[in-house]
Amino acid sequence: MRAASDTPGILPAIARLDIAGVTADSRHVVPGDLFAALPGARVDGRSFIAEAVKRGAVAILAPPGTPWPDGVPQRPIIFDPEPRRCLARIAAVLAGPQPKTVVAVTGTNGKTSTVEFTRQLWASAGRKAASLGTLGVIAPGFDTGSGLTTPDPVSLAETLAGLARHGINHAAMEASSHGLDQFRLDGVRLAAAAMTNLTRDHLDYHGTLEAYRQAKLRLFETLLPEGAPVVAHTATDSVTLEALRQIAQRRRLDLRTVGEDGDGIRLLDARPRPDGQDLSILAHGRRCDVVLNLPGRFQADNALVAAALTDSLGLSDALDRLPLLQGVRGRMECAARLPNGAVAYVDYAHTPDALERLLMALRPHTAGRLHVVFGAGGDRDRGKRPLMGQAASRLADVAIVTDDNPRSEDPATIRAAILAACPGATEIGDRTKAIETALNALAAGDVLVVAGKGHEQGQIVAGTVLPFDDVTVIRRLAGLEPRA
Ligand SMILES: CC(=O)N[C@H]1[C@@H](OP(=O)(O)OP(=O)(O)OC[C@H]2O[C@@H](n3ccc(=O)[nH]c3=O)[C@H](O)[C@@H]2O)O[C@H](CO)[C@@H](O)[C@@H]1O[C@H](C)C(=O)N[C@@H](C)C(=O)N[C@H](CCC(=O)O)C(=O)O
Ligand SMILES: Nc1ncnc2c1ncn2[C@@H]1O[C@H](COP(=O)(O)OP(=O)(O)OP(=O)(O)O)[C@@H](O)[C@H]1O
Ligand SMILES: N[C@H](CCC[C@H](N)C(=O)O)C(=O)O
Ligand SMILES: [Mg+2]
Repeated sequence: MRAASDTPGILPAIARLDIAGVTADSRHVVPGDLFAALPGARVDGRSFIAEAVKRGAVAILAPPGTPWPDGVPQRPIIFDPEPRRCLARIAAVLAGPQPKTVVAVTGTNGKTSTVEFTRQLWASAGRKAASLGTLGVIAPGFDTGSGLTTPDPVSLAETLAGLARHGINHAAMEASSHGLDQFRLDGVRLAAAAMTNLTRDHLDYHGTLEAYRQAKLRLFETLLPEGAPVVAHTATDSVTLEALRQIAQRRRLDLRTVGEDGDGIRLLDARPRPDGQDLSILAHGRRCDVVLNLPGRFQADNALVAAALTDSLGLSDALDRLPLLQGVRGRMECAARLPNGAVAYVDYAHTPDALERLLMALRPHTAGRLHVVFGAGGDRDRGKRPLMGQAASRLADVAIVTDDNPRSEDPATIRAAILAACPGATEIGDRTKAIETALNALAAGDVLVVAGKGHEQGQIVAGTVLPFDDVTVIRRLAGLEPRA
């Protein structure tokens, strides 16, 4: 049998096929599965149809025109012009329940922090809540390690079903631009969404900033149901904000902005304290003062987006709960305080804007000199390297350029691209040596930030993952106990 279909009519066709499961990886096919044969970035999944059938696939999902391979026993084949979207929808149907309230956060920087703050706000109000993203799944009874920021649609659907079955009815998830572009979230029933900001990243994948923007906007244009709440931070560039306003108007989305010019939550003032900041806020026509136990302006931005999201879904005392927020691992995390009072932080800044915002955030906490140790990932947007170099050169007093995750690239070439725009920086490829050199140079009143790898537990070098954790290295070199 051959069924020709596009997504709207496809679920009944799938129901008639009586499939047991779905996968896009022939190596994971078990008898009774539907195999989604997807042309990919590295290989063409259609070339694995024979293997999938051999392993027991009972049907195939593929783009129109996919030929049936010679000599392979015929199985039903469903054609869909967007097979990845179709896969996501099928996976959601097969997996079953989802938490009743799922929100998605997109933006170049701040997604992990915002979903985690959203989870914490819900949890503080007694709701069983989860966050999903770069840090994996954080929820009571769940401890899933990190993989992709937005998981593939089959594991995403299974994770959401697992959460729902455990009575976790609130979930905040990250929507990466890759995930949105590849339809990974197309089976998720969303209640609300947020945009933190949009600056340069991932142009290796999207090609242009406009294509990157359009991938992010899919969340609001296509995935959110009409009438849903949307939160946007006013740090988002004007082109993206205007596009969001138009989408919101067309789809009757309830758009609330947050930030200095915000119409939902307006930040009137932020005064840094040694370990946090005091915020003055205007929301719902009332002015309030909030003690945030998190340093750095960008952390206030993310916390306010989380507060607006939860508020939009009925958590009326969200702002009062902000003082309860705890820092997110590897995001402006204080790794060590040295005997002379100098402080070393670890942060995940891996884009030019993040590095700039990070260094600006640390300046008010730096009585002496501000030191930064950073690099840039291999096999990722090369254009951001000199821009990160410029940011460090402009905003730090002492810069050491080191290796991040070189992946398949020559680490020296990556460093050279950064150094070309960061005159005066020292080059130390070995990350441990770079951190040691920086720590040894810290005088009283100085601040060091080791940027780029945050929570990561390994360094990816030529296909091998070497154990590496910035906080552990800092604490060991500083003669301190490992972090609890
Ligand atoms: C470039 C990219 O995003 N690729 C993602 C994409 O892979 P793909 O489908 O293009 O993969 P492919 O290797 O060409 O294979 C094509 C198809 O053949 C199948 N196959 C392959 C081999 C085989 O033996 N049998 C088989 O069936 C594959 O399962 C796949 O379906 O779809 C896969 C399933 O969803 C993802 O795992 C994979 O992520 C790769 C591993 C990746 O590194 N992605 C990164 C860049 C990423 O997505 N990052 C974002 C952004 C991070 C952020 O800034 O927040 C993220 O969400 O993590
Ligand atoms: N609102 C923000 N504006 C600018 N920079 C930010 C903001 N929030 C966080 N950052 C910077 O980005 C880094 C990563 O933050 P976070 O992990 O929350 O972002 P993300 O969007 O999830 O990143 P990824 O794309 O890797 O998933 C932080 O360590 C900080 O340096
Ligand atoms: N989600 C981001 C993380 C980058 C982290 C940085 N340490 C690097 O390896 O570039 C990416 O995959 O581009
Ligand atoms: Mg993230």
